Amino acid sequence: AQTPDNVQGNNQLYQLINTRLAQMQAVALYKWQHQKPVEDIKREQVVIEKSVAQAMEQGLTAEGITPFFQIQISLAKKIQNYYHKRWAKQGLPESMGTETELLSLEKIRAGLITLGAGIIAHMAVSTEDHDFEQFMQIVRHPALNMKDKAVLFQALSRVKPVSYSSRLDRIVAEKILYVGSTGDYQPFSYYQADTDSGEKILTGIDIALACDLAKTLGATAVFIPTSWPGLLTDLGSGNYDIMMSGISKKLFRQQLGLFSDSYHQGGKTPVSLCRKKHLFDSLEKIDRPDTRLIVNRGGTNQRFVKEYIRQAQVFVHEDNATIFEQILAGKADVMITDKIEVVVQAKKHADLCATMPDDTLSYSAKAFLINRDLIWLEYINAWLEQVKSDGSLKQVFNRYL
Ligand SMILES: O=C(O)C(=O)C[C@]1(C(=O)O)C=C[C@@H](O)C=C1
Repeated sequence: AQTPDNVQGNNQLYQLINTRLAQMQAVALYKWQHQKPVEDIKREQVVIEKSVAQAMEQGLTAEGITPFFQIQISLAKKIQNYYHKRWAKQGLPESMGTETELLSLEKIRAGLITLGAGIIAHMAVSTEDHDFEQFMQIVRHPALNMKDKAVLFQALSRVKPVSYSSRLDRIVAEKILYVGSTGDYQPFSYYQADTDSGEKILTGIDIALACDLAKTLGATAVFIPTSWPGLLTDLGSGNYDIMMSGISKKLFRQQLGLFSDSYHQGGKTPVSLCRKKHLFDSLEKIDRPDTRLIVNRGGTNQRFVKEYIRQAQVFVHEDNATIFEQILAGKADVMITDKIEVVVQAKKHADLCATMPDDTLSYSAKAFLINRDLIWLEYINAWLEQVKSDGSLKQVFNRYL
């Protein structure tokens, strides 16, 4: 529909197109005075290249903009030839011939590029609803007939905004991969003080993998915080291309998002002070009324506890990053978490031990979580297959374990 804004926007756009065509008299005059040919193929390439670059910046497709500028240039040549023919027959009109100070071609050309940028910027805001009548009325030149203008109008109607059929295209085009990570889960995603500056830096297996994935896309990984309770809501916001944080591949998550193939298999296992480990070396022993079991909120650890723990006292700890300190300080007895985290923590703290080092109480696989975008998923899986087969996945795990 033609809203007043729309009519106004189109009006300005058609005026700019008309102005560009009107400039061709000045170009023709310069070339006439300097005995230069109308056509300059090299210059046309420059004009097209600049237009395509500007169009991309404005979110328009090169496929739309290129034919439009090609036709615009061919009409520009038609207009220049029209003047040259006239001047050849009748001589230059006196007003023109006496004009001593000619604009340099360079200046005129710079003006044309500016006009082109204006045309493209206006196209970007009014890509739909072009008005043929309005266009025909505004774009006028004695050298152009109806058909010339109709062809230009048709090309204008075909200038379209870029639409991505997959997030993959957007990532490649923008060169940014937005990665969601919790930053509270060793060895996958956690903060570590930099040895030089002391600044807390996000690190871990998933962080390294995210950087590798981004690199294959020619992109930079930009990390946006997320949280275990907020994981699915954050995913739903559309602001994240991928969640990478040692996420367990669970059906309740897959009901909303989409998981990649898994990159790690493990399961839940208990951890306690080493000197108490004999007290907690089975689920039966753990699930007793005098056991103080600690769990972080919102993740699969809490789900496991809700499902299997009936009698033990459960302490929900809000800060996943300080949860092991609670056990070390004697404020809690035991935690049930992913085996890989237990391995890391037991290595880090001599007083912490896996109470069932050879067992897992559940099976879970780690995978990356995305929105429902199968093309993007295929890319991630193809990349995963590559890092699995070339050994680089294993290297990353070894670096953080
Ligand atoms: O810059 C010029 O020499 C022009 O004539 C303008 C223009 C154009 O429309 O951009 C038209 C024809 C030439 O072949 C190259 C460029």
